[in-house]
Amino acid sequence: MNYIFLLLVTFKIIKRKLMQLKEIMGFQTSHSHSTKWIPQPIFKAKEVPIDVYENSLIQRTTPNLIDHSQTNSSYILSGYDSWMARHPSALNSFERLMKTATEKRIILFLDYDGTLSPIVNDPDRAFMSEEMRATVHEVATYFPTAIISGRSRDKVQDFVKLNNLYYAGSHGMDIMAPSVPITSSAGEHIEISINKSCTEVPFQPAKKYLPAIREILRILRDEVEEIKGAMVEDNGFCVSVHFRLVQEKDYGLLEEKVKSVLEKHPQFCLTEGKKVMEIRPSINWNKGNAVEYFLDTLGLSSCNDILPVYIGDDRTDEDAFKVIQGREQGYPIIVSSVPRETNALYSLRDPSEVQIFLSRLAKWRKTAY
Ligand SMILES: O=P(O)(O)OC[C@H]1O[C@H](O[C@H]2O[C@H](CO)[C@@H](O)[C@H](O)[C@H]2O)[C@H](O)[C@@H](O)[C@@H]1O
Repeated sequence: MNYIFLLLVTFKIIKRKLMQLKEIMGFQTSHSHSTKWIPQPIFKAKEVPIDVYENSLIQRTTPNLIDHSQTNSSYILSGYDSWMARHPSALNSFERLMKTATEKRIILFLDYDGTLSPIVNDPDRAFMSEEMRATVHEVATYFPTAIISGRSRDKVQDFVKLNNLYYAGSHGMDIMAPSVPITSSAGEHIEISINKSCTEVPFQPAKKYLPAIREILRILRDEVEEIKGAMVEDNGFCVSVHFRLVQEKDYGLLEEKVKSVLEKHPQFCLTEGKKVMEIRPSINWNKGNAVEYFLDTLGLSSCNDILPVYIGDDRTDEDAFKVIQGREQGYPIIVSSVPRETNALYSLRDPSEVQIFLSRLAKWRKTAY
């Protein structure tokens, strides 16, 4: 009897480890509520979604060009449970999170890529599912909701296609926010031309860099796109150079080219996301400032009864997590299926869990009031 029991337990452990290993190797699994492994794409995007950590086992030839979301497999296998203990699932903790929310006003901040849409090879095809769109629409009817993306504002708006939200593009350097007076942290960057007939006005703290950004874009397109797989993306106030499809032998060359453009434009800096290098103006403005800006313009900044919830998957979202932590109000939630160094307090594994979380939030609001 004992022997059979031991055999069953061993079998279960091996099965679980295998599932984790499959994930690391790039299969997207459904984690929602069952332990059954289902090898199916969760979203209906035409392109097969990629697990963003798919290359974590590959040895890199160029140590400088790294995907910051990477971590090695043995760490994942051994460390995931303890990471989850430090960053509990926002789904499993939902009741607890909502206990403090009844008297509060929730404000939602959502990243786009990797949060509302799965990571795919072609940045132009990172569509969100109709189900996700419907969920975001519903949740935004109950709570003020803003999308804060690294994409250009127009592009992220084209992907999301909802008009009951606020949008910030270029990592917060292009914000369309309500036209009420701005009270605090944004002060030094104010350059708003208020259009009185509109209820929203653009806030673009890096506007003076636009001519230089256009030039960088032109040079990079000439220089970099000759490298097979490299892709240059115009993100309005910043430029992305994608290397997801570049052969590793070309990483060094690509990095060299990008850095040589930067040397000629010292007022710009380089940051890295998921298989992407991002060139942006060196100004003290990020997604965290965008969160503060929205709270200011919504007139909520100094309210004690607000509960900002920020959900994001990328390094640039860490600035926003820090702001929310610093306010000691609200919940920063990271989207990740592997352990990561983060300022978030809670976690969700992937966009499918984000959708479940958002629809639960809408349901909670419907029944709570
Ligand atoms: O702030 P975000 O909305 O998360 O934008 C960050 C970057 O997202 C996009 O790139 C990432 O998603 C692509 C599509 O899934 C993927 O191909 C790429 O490898 C990822 O890095 C976007 O294309 C970038 O411009 C954004 O900066």
